[in-house]
Amino acid sequence: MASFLLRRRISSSLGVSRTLHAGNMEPIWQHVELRIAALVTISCATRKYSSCAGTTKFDFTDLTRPHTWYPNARRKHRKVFLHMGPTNSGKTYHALKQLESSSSGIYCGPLRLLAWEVAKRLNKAKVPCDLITGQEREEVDGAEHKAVTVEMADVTSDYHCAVIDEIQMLGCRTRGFSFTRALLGISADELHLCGDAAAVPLIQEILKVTGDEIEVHYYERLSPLVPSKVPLVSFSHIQTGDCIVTFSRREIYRLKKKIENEEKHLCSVVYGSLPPETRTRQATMFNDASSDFDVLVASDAIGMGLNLNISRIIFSTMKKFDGIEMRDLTISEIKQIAGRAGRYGSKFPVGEVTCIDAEDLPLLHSSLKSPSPTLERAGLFPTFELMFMYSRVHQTNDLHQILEHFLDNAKLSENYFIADCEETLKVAAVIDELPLGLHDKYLFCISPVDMGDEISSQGLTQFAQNYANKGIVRLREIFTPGTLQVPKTPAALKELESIHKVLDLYVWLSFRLEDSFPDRELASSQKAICSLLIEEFLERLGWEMPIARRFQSRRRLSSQLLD
Ligand SMILES: Nc1ncnc2c1ncn2[C@@H]1O[C@H](COP(=O)(O)OP(=O)(O)OP(=O)(O)O)[C@@H](O)[C@H]1O
Ligand SMILES: [Mg+2]
Repeated sequence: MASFLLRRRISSSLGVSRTLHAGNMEPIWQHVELRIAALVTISCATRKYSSCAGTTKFDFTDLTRPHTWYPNARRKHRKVFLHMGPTNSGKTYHALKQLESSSSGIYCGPLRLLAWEVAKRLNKAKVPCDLITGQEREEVDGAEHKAVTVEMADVTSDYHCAVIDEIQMLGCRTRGFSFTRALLGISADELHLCGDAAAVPLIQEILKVTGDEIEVHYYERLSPLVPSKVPLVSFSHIQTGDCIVTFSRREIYRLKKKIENEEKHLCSVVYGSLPPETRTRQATMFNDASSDFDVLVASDAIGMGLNLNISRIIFSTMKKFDGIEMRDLTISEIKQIAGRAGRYGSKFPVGEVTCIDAEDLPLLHSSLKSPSPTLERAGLFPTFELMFMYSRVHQTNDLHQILEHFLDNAKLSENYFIADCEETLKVAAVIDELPLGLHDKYLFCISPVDMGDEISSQGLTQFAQNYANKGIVRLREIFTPGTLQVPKTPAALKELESIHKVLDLYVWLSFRLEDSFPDRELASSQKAICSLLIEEFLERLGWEMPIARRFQSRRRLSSQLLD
C-alpha cells in the first residue's frame, strides 16, 4: 500500500492520554458526565442502586419505556403526519413543501446524498439551510433550517417542522435505532414521516404512549411502472436509460465492460463503497441527456437517495449475499429498486422493469403485486447515559462487556428489538485494549468504520492508538500526501476506495475530537483527490470515446458541478 503507512508504533507514555482527553471532551460529553454524576449521587442517596447497600435495584437494562428518554419532545404536543406510499409517489415532495414554508425545521435522511440534495434545494429556494452530516458541517448565515443524516438528528432543540425520510428504516437491523431515536426524540410542532405504508401500524403503536396526534396520508405512484413479460435476452438490446442491477462490485465492472465492448453505450456506475461524491457525479453524468454515459450499472445503492433518470431497471440477478448467505431479494427490496424506473418529471414518464434471466420473472411479477410485509418492530439501543451509569455502578470501563450485558439482558416492549451491534462489538474489542475513557471508546465504536475492510479497520486502530498514547493524531504520520495515483487494476481501485474510507473516518473524528485530529483540511482535500482518481479510472475503463467528445462531456459536467 503506497499511501498508508499504518505503523504499529505504541508509545510507552500511556499515562498521558487520560489527562489530555479530559481537556478534549466535547461539551456534550461534559454535560453527560455532569448529569450522570448528579444522577448517580441522587440515586445512591435514594438507595436505588444495588451497589449502594439498598434494597431497591435500579434496572439499567429496562428499555421498555424509551419515549421517556426524550423529555423535550414529551413536553410538546406534536402533530405527526405520515406520508405513506410506494416509491416515486411524491411523499418527500409534500413533506419538504411543509418544511420549506416553516419558520424553523430539520430534515433527517438516511443518506448523506439525501441531506445534500435537501440542503441544496432549500438554499436554492432562499430558505437558508445548514448541512450537517457525520463528515460535514456547512453553516449558512441566518439558517433556521438543517438538513442532516438521521444519526445527527438533534433531540435537544425545538423546531416548528421536522421531516424523517424513509421512516420504514426503523426496522433496519443495524441503523433502525437511529430512526426510532429521531421518531421519539425530535421536539417539533409538526413531524412529517415519509416512507412505505408497511410502517404505519408500528408507528401508530409506538406513538400511542407519546400523546402525539397522528394523521395518515396515502399516496399513489405518480407514473406507471410496467413489469416486462420477457427478459432482456441479449446485451445488444440494452438501450439509453437502462439501469442494470447487480450486487457485487466484480459483477458491476464485468457488466460495464461487457456493455461497453458492444461500443454503443458508456456506463456510469453506482455502488455502496464508491465515495458519495463520486456516486453523485456518476449519477449526474447518467442523468445528463447530452453526456455519453447513457447506461447505468448499479447495486442496490440506487434504492434510495439519488434522483435518476432511469427508463428501465434490469435485474441481472434476484439473489444477494447478505453477509451470511445468498438469499432471494425481499419483496420490499425488489419494489424499492424497481420503483426507481420512470421518475415523475423525468424524460422517461413510464418505468419498465425486467430481468436478464427468464427464470427470475415470476418472482419479479409477484413481488411487484404484493404489499410489503408489515413492519413489526423498531430498532432500539441503550443511550450512552445508561451505559455510562452502568459502568459507574459496576465499576467497569470495558465497553465490550457493557455492550454484551445490555444485549443479553435488555428488557424490551413488543414494539422493539435491540440493534444488531456486531460491528460495534468488534471495534470495542480493539478499543478496550487502550487506555481510554468510556466516552472516547464509545465515540470510536460509533464511528463510520468498516471493520470488514482491512485497511479501514487498520486505520481506526492506528487512529485510536495514537490518540490514546499521544493525545494528538497527525494525518501525515500514517498517510503520505502526493502518493495517490489513478488505479490501474480493480484491486488498486478497491484499495483507493478503502483509503477514502480511512480519510473519511479521520474527518468524522476531527469533528468530535477537534484538537486531537487537527488535519481535517488535509484529509478532506486528499479525500477529494481519491474521488477524482477513482472517477478517472472509471472513465478509462470504457472504450476510448473520441477525444473531442470526451472533452465536451467533461466540460459540461464541470459546469454542472459548479452550478
Ligand atoms: N406535485 C408535484 N409537482 C411537481 N413535482 C412533483 C410533485 N410531486 C412529486 N414531484 C417530483 O416527483 C419526483 C418523485 O417525488 P418524491 O421524491 O417526493 O417521491 P417519493 O414518494 O418520496 O419517492 P421515493 O420513495 O423514491 O423517495 C421528484 O422529482 C419530485 O420533485
Ligand atoms: Mg422520498
